[in-house]
Parts: sequence; structure tokens; C-alpha cells
Amino acid sequence: MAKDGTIVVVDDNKNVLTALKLLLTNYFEKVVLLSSPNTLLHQIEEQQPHVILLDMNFSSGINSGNEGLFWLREVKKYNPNIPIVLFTAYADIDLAVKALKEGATDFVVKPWDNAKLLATLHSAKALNDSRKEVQQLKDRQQAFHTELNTEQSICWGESPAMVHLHNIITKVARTSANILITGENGTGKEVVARKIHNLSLRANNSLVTVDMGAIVETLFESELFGHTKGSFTDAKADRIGKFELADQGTLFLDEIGNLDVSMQAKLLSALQTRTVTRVGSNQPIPINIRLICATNTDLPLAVKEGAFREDLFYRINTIELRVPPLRERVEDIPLLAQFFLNRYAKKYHNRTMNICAEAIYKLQKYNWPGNVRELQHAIEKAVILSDKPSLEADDFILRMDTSHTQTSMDGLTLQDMEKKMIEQSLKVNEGNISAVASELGITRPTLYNKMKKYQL
Ligand SMILES: Nc1ncnc2c1ncn2[C@@H]1O[C@H](COP(=O)(O)OP(=O)(O)OP(=O)(O)O)[C@@H](O)[C@H]1O
Repeated sequence: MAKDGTIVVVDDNKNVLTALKLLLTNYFEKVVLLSSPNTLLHQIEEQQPHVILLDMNFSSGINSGNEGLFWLREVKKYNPNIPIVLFTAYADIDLAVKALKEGATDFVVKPWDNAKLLATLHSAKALNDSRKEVQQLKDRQQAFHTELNTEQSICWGESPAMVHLHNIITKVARTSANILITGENGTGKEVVARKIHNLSLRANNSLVTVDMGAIVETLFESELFGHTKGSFTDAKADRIGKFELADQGTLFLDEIGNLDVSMQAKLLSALQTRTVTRVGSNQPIPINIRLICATNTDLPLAVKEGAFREDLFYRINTIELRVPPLRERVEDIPLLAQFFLNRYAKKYHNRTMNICAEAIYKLQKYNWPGNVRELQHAIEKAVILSDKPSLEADDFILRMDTSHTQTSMDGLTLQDMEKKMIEQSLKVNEGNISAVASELGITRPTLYNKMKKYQL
């Protein structure tokens, strides 16, 4: 079984600590032993434990459990989310009830039964994981609400392309239509997904994001549909999946084009039946989600090549929204640049206030293969390094200076230029074929043909 989590054990009996060390190191990644609770808060800060196993009685001869209760309260004051399992030599039900009322997760009586102790600690660890997950979701939702309500973290832009996109979003957001957001890396697809969720009737419920490219096949079902305790080796407790987490809200499946064909079938089935079945169960659970997917791959082409299921493609793209690359909305660059400048000047307590016209011209001439994300990073870097009130052209070192492309290509034939552009793009994108194809505005097969032709 994979060892997972950190546990802090507090007990003044050395024999108990030794026995527990032997047992628990087989199941937990880190076991921290304390013979006195005096350093407990410090250890919590240092170790960030998933569970604490705390003895109730420390001073020999005084078995009132009061010291245990005192430390239970101290830990709860410090961090109410860490599960605490209490340990006592006496089967004192009143004390157990008192401790549980004060926030202990569970109670184990000495002499203990190894299997029961482990089960209790694993449940406590699972509780910690779920609390963290719920807290993270709450934090994210809170953050995005603040973000979008105040519109502080988005600079939408005023280019015709972005105004058009905004108009469509306001129309579709309040429907329940499935939406597919397409666009190159870094254009703001996730920003668009959040905007849709926050303008939708589901805004008060969760927006749950899943990066499909990051899920390994073996954990796909468990991640998305959940699992029941014992359904596979590491399933130590029941766990709900992302579909259930997003119930009544929005499920955002990012990088959907990276999903393996076998996983596509399982996803399609859940979308068709509007139910999920947890791994290890045969009980379908109804789900009510609004689906938003995003991709930077050419899905119609992937369908043609057999890499993406056609039926799934039609199910996810009732409405398709294309987020334009930054080079198609250069009018937005001054606004975005100033927006990021304000953000980073504040963050780094920098006195840089604006960007000079020559620098803006340079930014507008560049083709931004990494789109808004790259612009954001370029401004952040310039702000960090600058000690002037205004950013100048020299403050930006861009990956491929397209403002000079014309000069360096003077005297070349059309074919020479094409070869040179592909070569440059391959270099800049470190051989990433999809990125090169998308940067040059051609399909991958066309790119392959040209590479073959020019022997690249
Ligand atoms: N209109 C915008 N206003 C402010 N920040 C933006 C905007 N668009 C994008 N960004 C920022 O650029 C970065 C990339 O945005 P996002 O993750 O939404 O892009 P993406 O298209 O989903 O990228 P990827 O395909 O790589 O997942 C983020 O840090 C985001 O905050």
C-alpha cells in the first residue's frame, strides 16, 4: 500500500511511542513522535500534519484527561481543520463524549487493536483531505467571485474581436448549453469559462475545473466519478468525484483534446445518461451540471484522424467560442500592458507607472505565440527589473523579434521565407508541432508535409 500523509503522535509513554512508530511507519509517509505536548503547536506549524493522535493523560497519577482536553482546545484554536484522534487508557465514555463535543474526530482506547487504530487514523486522514478540498474550492470560488464581481483581475479589451466575444458570452451564459472554448495556449480560455460561470444562473454554486491533460488513465474514473472505500488499493475511504462536486454548478474540463479515446467513451456515457457511478459501486447518481470544455487542439481534425470521438465532439460543442490570439487583437495590447503594469507595480512596490510609446509599438509588432500569458510575464519581468518611472522598448526582450523579420528575409524567395519561418517557429517552440502549426496558422498534417518538403 502506498504510504501517504504525515501523522503526529503525542504520548508520554516511551513504549507506546516505540510500538506506534513501528506500526505507523508502514502506512504513513512521515510519523512524528512527541513525548510531551509542549511543542505540539510548533510541530503543527513545521510538519503540517494530516492527523494528530493525542494522548489524554500526561502527568502520571492524574488520569482526568484534562491535559488532553486542554491541548485539543489549543490545537482547535490554532487550526480547526486538523483531525485529532484521542488516545486514553480508560474507557471513559463521558470523557469521550466531551472530547468529541469539543471537536475531536474520534477516540481510541488503550490497549489498542492495530487494525481498528489504523482504520480510525485513515478515516481521519480522509476527513482532512476532504476538508482541504472543500476549503480549496470555497477559497477559489470566493476568489473568483471577488475577481469577477469587481472585474479587478480581468482586462477584457476593446478590440472588435473581444467585444463580439463578450456579446455572445452574455447571451449564452444564462442558458444551460454545453460550451466548447477554443483558442491557442494563454489566450484566456479559463478566464472566459469563469466569466460564463459567473454570469450564469449557477454562479452561487461551484465551478469545478479539471485539467484533463493531467489525469492519468488509471485514476480517470475515480477522479471524475468518485470511488467507494476499498474499491482499489488506495481507496481508503469513500470519495466523491468532480462531477458530484460540480453538481448544480459548472464543470470545466480543460484541455479536453488531450483525453485518451478510452476515457472519452466513459465521459460520453456520463454526459448522455446524466449520471455517474462511483468506482466500486453500481448505484448511478444523478448529476446536474453545466459543461464547459476548452481545448487548444483542432478537434474537427482530431475527429477526422480518429483521435477524438465524433459523438463526444458534438455533445460538448453546442456553442463554440473562439478566443482570438493576441496578435489578432493588437488594439488590446496597450490596455492589457497597462493593466498588468499596474498589477505588478503594486505587487513589487515599484514606482514604474507607464509604458512609453516606443515600447508599446514594439509590443504590438511582436506576434505573442504565448498570447496574454506571455505578455503578462513580459510585463512582470520588466517591472521587476525596471527602476525607471516608465518602461522602455529595451526593457522587453522578446523571443522572436518579428519587427526585424522583413529585413532579415530581404532577397529570399517565397519558399526560402516559408522554410525560414518554420525553422524559426520550431526553434522557438522547441519542436512542439501543435504549437508551431497553431503559430503559423496551418494544420499539423500541412506542417508535416512542409517539414518533409524542406527536410526539416
Ligand atoms: N483578459 C484577460 N485579463 C487578464 N488576465 C488575462 C486575460 N486573459 C488571460 N489572462 C491571464 O493569462 C493567463 C492565461 O490565461 P488562461 O489560463 O485563461 O488561458 P488559457 O487559454 O486557458 O491557457 P492554456 O491553454 O495554456 O490553459 C492567466 O494568468 C490569466 O489570468
